[in-house]
Amino acid sequence: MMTIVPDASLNNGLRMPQMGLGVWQVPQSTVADTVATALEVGYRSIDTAASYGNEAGVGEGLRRSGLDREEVFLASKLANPDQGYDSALRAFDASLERMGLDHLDLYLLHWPLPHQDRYVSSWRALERLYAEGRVRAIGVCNFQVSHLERVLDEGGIVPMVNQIELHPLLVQNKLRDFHSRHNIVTEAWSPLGQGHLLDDPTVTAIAEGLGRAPAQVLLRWQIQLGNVAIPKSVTPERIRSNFDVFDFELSAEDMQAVSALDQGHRFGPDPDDFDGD
Ligand SMILES: NC(=O)C1=CN([C@@H]2O[C@H](COP(=O)(O)OP(=O)(O)OC[C@H]3O[C@@H](n4cnc5c(N)ncnc54)[C@H](OP(=O)(O)O)[C@@H]3O)[C@@H](O)[C@H]2O)C=CC1
Ligand SMILES: O=C1CO[C@H](CO)[C@@H](O)[C@@H]1O
Repeated sequence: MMTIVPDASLNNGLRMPQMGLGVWQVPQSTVADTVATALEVGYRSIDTAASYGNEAGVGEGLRRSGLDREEVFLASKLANPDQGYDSALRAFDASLERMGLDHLDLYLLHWPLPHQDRYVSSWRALERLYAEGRVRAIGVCNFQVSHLERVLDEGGIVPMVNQIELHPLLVQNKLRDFHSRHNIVTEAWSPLGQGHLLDDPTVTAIAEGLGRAPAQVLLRWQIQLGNVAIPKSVTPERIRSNFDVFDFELSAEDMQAVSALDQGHRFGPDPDDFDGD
């Protein structure tokens, strides 16, 4: 039976599935298989990036699935060295060419790199791509409130999505409040804490009580918060099980207990400092 995945409504009316597959660290040589497996299971959203080095394989996975292009929500990201107006436009063309596509559903600015101060000019390039109809939605990743405020002040379009590190050790209440006020969808990267949260005692106790896997509890928590989540796995059984979170609910107490794990702890870089590729 086909699973109905809830979706998030973007500020331009486009709808984006609340669950997608992330493919960071999935090798180009195998990513087509991984994507095809996910699409067979029922995923309809894939998150890649130019810097992941696997865009070509993602496009290949879509073609191998036999699904129509319009059935799948495909996102990629502008690599850090390509920030700047003209270079961002060229980088977008190169991503499309590698993927063998004529448009993307979502194009994201990968990091703010505040010390390089090119994110506003890069954002203007994304606005142009959107205006030209080459991408159906545009957004950012790893933006803090200060970076979003600058784009809201100096840009012409409110980002539709901010993709940020978000899991129970980093609940991001302040950013999520800001997103709600400005109609920006919150997309959670590393929703499983890169695998580190799967043996957390609070999570495993809730999972045991519900007869579910710890990863399913972590993902269900994201769905009930209203976030988009993009867990990564190359393991077919995990890809399947991570998607099987739409037929149960966490109680208000369980939601509260998971949210109370917040320690402001990051597994990835701090966006205010990160200056790398
Ligand atoms: N915008 C940004 O800056 C960033 C974006 N991202 C995006 O977010 C996605 C997800 O984040 P990521 O950092 O990959 O980490 P995740 O939190 O998704 O964790 C992935 C890890 O968990 C393991 N895993 C997955 N499912 C299960 C399961 N059911 N049981 C046990 N282990 C499991 C995977 O192993 P295995 O694959 O071996 O099954 C892998 O080691 C990325 O792939 C990428 O698309 C990530 C980081 C930064
Ligand atoms: O998407 C990504 C995966 O993680 C990397 C390292 O933490 C990041 O650089 C990158 O943004």
